[in-house]
Amino acid sequence: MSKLGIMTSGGDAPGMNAAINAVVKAANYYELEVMAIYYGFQGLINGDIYPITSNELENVTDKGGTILKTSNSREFMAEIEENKALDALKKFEISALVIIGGEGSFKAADKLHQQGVKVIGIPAIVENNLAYTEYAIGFDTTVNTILESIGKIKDTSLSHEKTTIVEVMGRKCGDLALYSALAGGGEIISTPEKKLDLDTLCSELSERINKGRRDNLIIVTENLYDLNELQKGIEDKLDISVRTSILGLLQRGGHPSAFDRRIASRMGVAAVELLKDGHSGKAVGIRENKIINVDFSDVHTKVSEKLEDYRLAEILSY
Ligand SMILES: Nc1ncnc2c1ncn2[C@@H]1O[C@H](COP(=O)(O)OP(=O)(O)OP(=O)(O)O)[C@@H](O)[C@H]1O
Ligand SMILES: O=P(O)(O)OC[C@H]1O[C@](O)(CO)[C@@H](O)[C@@H]1O
Ligand SMILES: [Mg+2]
Repeated sequence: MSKLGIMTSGGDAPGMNAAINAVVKAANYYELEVMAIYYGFQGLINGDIYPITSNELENVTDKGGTILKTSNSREFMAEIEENKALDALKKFEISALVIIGGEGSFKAADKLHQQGVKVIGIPAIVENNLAYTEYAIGFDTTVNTILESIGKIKDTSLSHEKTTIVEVMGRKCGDLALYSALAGGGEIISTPEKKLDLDTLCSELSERINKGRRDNLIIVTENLYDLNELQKGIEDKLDISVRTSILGLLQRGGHPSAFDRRIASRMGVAAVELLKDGHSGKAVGIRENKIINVDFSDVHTKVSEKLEDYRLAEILSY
């Protein structure tokens, strides 16, 4: 292994910088030079590649976003781009890569691995949609950001005794909504794993209202509903006033939590050590507080996990 390349790819997530910090420092510790590949796979193909040392890492671990920039290319890595990527790796004498990103990034990483490049992936994605790891970097910070926002929304909605719908990120994974509710952020949740139709949602809500509960905050995962229709549907059915807040991109920014920084550091060092020991084609993760790794072919987005957590959320909504 001569030089190690590092990139962040896909959606940014708080804690990516802490992972970059750990990878560069671990590589330097094992006497490897590191080349920073800017803008993810796009930068690899374009040759946007420069040396990086610990000097460029002062004070980065507490910063949100990624100092290496990132990109979501709609194009899957076609053969022609794969060849350009391989040429760039050769030109910059990079013989091993650490890729920090989500499922799509790992698919692209696997293609390079199949071509003989040594590659290890580190999971960083706010919606926590990867089944093989309990946590991806960024998720914990985002749950904290959602809780802080919900706390503020509750101050005002409780004062007016209004019901509020809060939409959080997640695409096809409801973990952000579920964990926020479990941490006391919301009373009713609707997620891709457990989507409530309008009638069920209204009956849960009216049950609460009839019990005299006024803290009625509904957390929904993005893309599940037309929010205007949902709001109007509840207002018409229950004859109450409802407000809607979409938390949007603020969920992806901000200082990473101690938890995210710590798992990022642990995963970063593990990634370098796996490469050093000759491994490739693997994604690191965390299970039961132990750093694990799986083959890229075993990385899948998850469906219907955490049934016990949904049961807890139901109890807490009582
Ligand atoms: N099946 C695939 N084969 C090859 N390359 C892929 C594949 N899927 C995605 N990629 C490439 O990987 C990069 C990142 O993928 P994507 O934009 O989906 O981000 P991600 O890592 O899944 O994170 P997120 O979706 O959360 O933003 C893109 O540049 C894309 O071209
Ligand atoms: O508009 P962009 O930059 O693709 O980001 C929005 C999307 O990215 C995600 O946050 C994932 O990072 C999704 O949950 C969200 O829909
Ligand atoms: Mg993706």
